[in-house]
Amino acid sequence: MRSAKDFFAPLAVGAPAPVREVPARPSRMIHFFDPSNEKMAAKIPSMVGTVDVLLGNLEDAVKAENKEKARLGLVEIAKATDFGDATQLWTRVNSLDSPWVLDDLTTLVTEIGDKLDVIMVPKVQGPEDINYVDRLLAQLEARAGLTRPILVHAILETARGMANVEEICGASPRMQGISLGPADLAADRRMKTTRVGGGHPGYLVRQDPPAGVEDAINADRAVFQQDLWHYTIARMVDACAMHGIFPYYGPFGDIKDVVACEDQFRNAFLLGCVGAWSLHPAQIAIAKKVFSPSAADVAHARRVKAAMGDGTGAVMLDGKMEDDASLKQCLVILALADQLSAGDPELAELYKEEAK
Ligand SMILES: CC(C)(COP(=O)(O)OP(=O)(O)OC[C@H]1O[C@@H](n2cnc3c(N)ncnc32)[C@H](O)[C@@H]1OP(=O)(O)O)[C@@H](O)C(=O)NCCC(=O)NCCSC(=O)C[C@H](O)C(=O)O
Ligand SMILES: [Mg+2]
Repeated sequence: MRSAKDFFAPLAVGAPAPVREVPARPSRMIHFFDPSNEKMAAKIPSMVGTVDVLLGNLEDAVKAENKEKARLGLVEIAKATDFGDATQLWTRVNSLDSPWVLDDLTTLVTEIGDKLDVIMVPKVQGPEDINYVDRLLAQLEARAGLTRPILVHAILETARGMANVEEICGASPRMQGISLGPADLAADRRMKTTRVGGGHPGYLVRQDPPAGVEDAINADRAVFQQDLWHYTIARMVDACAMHGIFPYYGPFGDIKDVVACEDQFRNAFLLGCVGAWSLHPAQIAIAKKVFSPSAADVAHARRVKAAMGDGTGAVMLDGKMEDDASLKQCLVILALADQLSAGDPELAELYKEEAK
């Protein structure tokens, strides 16, 4: 562990100074694309401004024989594209034990380090993985003459990573956030699922047998499907909040089931996540809708704020008690609404309408 006095010192001579606060830029959807897929890559320039984050994926879902093509494809796209202020460029590099990651990091920082906002590192096991990437990035940034540090995002997808999540979040001032990687995490934990995120019909609770009914055990009883990811997301959110970084739900693999995708995203939003991955264009609008506070919530938050005056004491509003703590929740909603509407005139208009 680094001493507190050294925490914000650059890790290589000539590297940019680490950030002291992670910039809170909109990142409701981290949109994945495979830069080696020509059809997909051709669509990327037209997606600038329509998504918060475009992520050139080099890891899983890119065929082994296409790893180099994907890396070079991302360099080409980044060089040719102006991402503006509304869209960030991220990448997911290959895992740290893979034969590709060293070339991924070296090539990307050297060639397009000035365009890259965040590097997502998969299968992070502990703070030592972040420390390795941290030092290497500092060396590469210094050599490339970069003036702004590239941030790091870890994917939580091993049991050991889960056990170390608090230390991972606090391992470096570069840490921007953490995503849940439910598919790899399920495999590593030996969960008995075969899906990429989402729920499972077998993970449920059943209503008690009705009293006074013959064969009560086999009587019709309501079943309620439970959320497989509740513990993991809640723990990830706490670890991120404690360290001032951002939590994200990861992928929802059932592209056609837009309803369950929206439910999964909303659960994550309500628990504190700021965004999720979109794997297909169909998931972009879902993430945008879910991770932007509703107009009704914004209007309610404004009413509570107004009713609470100096912010102390308790008041009744619509039959409900509001106090300092409910006001603080409302301020979270309002801060997010302000941040998102600053770059989105449609959202600004929506929030304005409801305020009337
Ligand atoms: C899931 C897909 C393989 C589906 O692709 P496809 O069969 O081509 O879908 P469609 O025919 O419906 O596509 C319609 C058009 O849209 C384009 N398209 C599709 N996906 C994207 C995209 N992500 N970005 C931009 N454009 C996209 C198609 O090319 C079609 O174009 P056209 O024919 O001209 O109309 C595919 O969506 C896909 O590969 N998505 C990304 C998958 C991915 O990145 N997976 C990795 C992340 S999840 C993960 O790694 C697990 C995690 O780590 C964990 O452990 O949990
Ligand atoms: Mg994974």
